[in-house]
Amino acid sequence: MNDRQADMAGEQAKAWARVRASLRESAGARLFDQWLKPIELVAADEADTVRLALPSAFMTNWVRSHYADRLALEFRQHLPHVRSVEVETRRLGAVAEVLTIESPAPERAPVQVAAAPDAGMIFERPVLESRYTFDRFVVDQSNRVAFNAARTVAEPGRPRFSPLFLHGGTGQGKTHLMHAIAHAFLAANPDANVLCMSAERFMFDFVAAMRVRDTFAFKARLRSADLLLIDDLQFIAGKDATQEEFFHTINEIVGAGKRLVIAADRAPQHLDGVEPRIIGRLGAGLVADIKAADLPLRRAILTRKVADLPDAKVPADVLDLLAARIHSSIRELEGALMRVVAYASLTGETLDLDFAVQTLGDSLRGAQRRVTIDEIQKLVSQHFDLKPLDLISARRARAVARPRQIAMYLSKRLTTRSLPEIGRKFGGRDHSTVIHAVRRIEELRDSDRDVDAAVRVLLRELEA
Ligand SMILES: Nc1ncnc2c1ncn2[C@@H]1O[C@H](COP(=O)(O)OP(=O)(O)OP(=O)(O)O)[C@@H](O)[C@H]1O
Repeated sequence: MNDRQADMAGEQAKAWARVRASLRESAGARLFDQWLKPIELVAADEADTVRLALPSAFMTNWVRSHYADRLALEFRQHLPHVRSVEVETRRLGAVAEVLTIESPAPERAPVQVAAAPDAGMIFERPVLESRYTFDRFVVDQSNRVAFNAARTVAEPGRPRFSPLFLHGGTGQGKTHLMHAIAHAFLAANPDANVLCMSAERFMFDFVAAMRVRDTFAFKARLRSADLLLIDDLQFIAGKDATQEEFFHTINEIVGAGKRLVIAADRAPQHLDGVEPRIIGRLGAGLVADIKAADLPLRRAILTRKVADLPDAKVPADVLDLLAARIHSSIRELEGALMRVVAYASLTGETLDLDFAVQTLGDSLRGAQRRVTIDEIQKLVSQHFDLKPLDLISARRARAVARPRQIAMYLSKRLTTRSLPEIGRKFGGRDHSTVIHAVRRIEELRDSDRDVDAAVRVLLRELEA
């Protein structure tokens, strides 16, 4: 260990001692002893990354889903330069699995992201989710075409079709399939240039490049992609210059025989506000939809997800119940499974039907209204007399920045979206921007009556 690494390790060890003390206080002795005490700090190679290790994959999963945000927030209070916290599973003294909290830089960056053209611009470090692979995707007739098409795109040789357009409702596996394509393509072509971005990110990078009158780097970056994946295309609607650029980009990528994959929440012909020539181009490749998962598929997905939790025992009738009652999205279904498993382990109670009904309460009755980030953005912009696009823009004026922070805070509080997902929905911002927003609004709710009042009103409306 050289001097710099020794300083860094000392700094992180000091911060970790404080973070542990604070967690012990806020989580209570029982929770702390069971889940947090076994966490060990591992020597990190980078000053902006903290690495923590746990003794089992199950504990890692639990800490990840319940304490990810908290750990990152806590560390940043002591070490503001920390950008990511990684949690690893340790087996037999070796790091057997690395689970990631807060989008850390991947080992070899699989996704190429050039620096934003303007240093003040949005910063994003997209990462491929390691769990989103083809072998973890459960297939049936409702998603088979999309699945097979995705596999075909990743195959070597000249693509059989391009673009591939995937569409389906929220939480039905579009992003999972896109990341699976990228994983498979990179496994076969380790030096390939894979670029994965949301349509909002495309829009803002392009607008930023135009602002400084230098779109050359932006264009070169996109056109150099061997595989270009663009998520949430519905958000490109509107912007003329951006659509023009988007049209040229897709033409050139497809014309050069490269792979293009696009996902949206609706079919190309229903993308309101998108130019007809783009819609025509998108429809010229393969369009595959992912239908809402039916009961047998929901049940099969649960079986698959349980297999990924090696220490968890979930009786079949509990899985039947979850599959029958939770149909809003696979994301919700997965969240409910994680919740019952974690609570049973925490309380030491037997995970049976009664326990599941008691634990999940409202979500099983379907009584809880699901709020989406789009609804939050709409309501917050109305409340502050802004346009919804202001919230995803790069504008930093207080009149826009504060409502944006409030909207991020509400998104974290009221939806099950992760920090990187929320960041993406706000113009492709980094997860750390979301953490900062959440922390800032929490502070302001204590010190600024106006902010607190606005948040209360918005919460009341959204939870109504
Ligand atoms: N067929 C499937 N097999 C296994 N897991 C699935 C399947 N479909 C969805 N999932 C899981 O559901 C969760 C949500 O999926 P994903 O994020 O890909 O949805 P999405 O369609 O991109 O949603 P959104 O449009 O809201 O972003 C993920 O954890 C994913 O692994």
